[in-house]
Amino acid sequence: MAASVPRIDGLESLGNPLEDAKRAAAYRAVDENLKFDEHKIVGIGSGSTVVYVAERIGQYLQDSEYSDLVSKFVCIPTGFQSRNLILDNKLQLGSIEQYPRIDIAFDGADEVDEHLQLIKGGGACLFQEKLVSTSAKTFIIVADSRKKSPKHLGKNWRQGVPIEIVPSAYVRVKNDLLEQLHADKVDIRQGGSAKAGPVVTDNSNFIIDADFGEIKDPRKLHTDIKLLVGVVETGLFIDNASKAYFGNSDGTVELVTK
Ligand SMILES: O=C[C@H](O)[C@H](O)[C@H](O)COP(=O)(O)O
Repeated sequence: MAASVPRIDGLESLGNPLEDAKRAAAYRAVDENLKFDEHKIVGIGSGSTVVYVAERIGQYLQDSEYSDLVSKFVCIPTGFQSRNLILDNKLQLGSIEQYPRIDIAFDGADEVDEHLQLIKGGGACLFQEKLVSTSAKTFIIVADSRKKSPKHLGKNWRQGVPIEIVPSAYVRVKNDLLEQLHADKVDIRQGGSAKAGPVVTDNSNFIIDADFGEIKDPRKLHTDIKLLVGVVETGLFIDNASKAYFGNSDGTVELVTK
């Protein structure tokens, strides 16, 4: 362990059990999977848990033993927030256009099933996340334990499958989800008090949240949704993650592998 990198078992609480859980998962995932002399292109996801991934990599950057290696990393963002995570931790920023082949990517998830299939997109970043995660040789999930479904997707995450769509197609996609795919409920994600009208993604699209209840065959559902005219991408990440780290508020972490 690098001298200046804080030991996980010695971390002071952040005063918030959920944040402690997220940090524990993220720190352990970085420590156990980032190969400093092998990896160079690193995908950084979006959301509140992956914040601690960027923070942990930044700690290695500040350590004299690892600084030279980590300063050579190129970090690929998955949206505006992710881009700023990379910059805030003084890591080198790259683009997916420059580095289409990624060594390892870390990201959060909204729900993870027993086969490591995922629902992502709770923060409306699913498109660039899937572009990065599927461009990576290794994709690691970091989450607090609430995200682990006992079995199927849709069990705990009840906000629906996030779907990125072309704005002009929102009525058509909504109708097709209800009439062809028999979604129970379909909503255009609204900005609420933060923004009058729909949420607009980093790619200038809309997000639809479609509730299908418990999802027994996420691969088929993903395929069926993708075939609809106007759909850009779904928040169903199929056969993509190889490991998932679930953090608990006491600092323990459960690792689930494919
Ligand atoms: O669109 C957002 C992403 O899919 C996030 O990775 C996901 O929503 C999990 O976010 P958090 O780590 O904040 O729970």
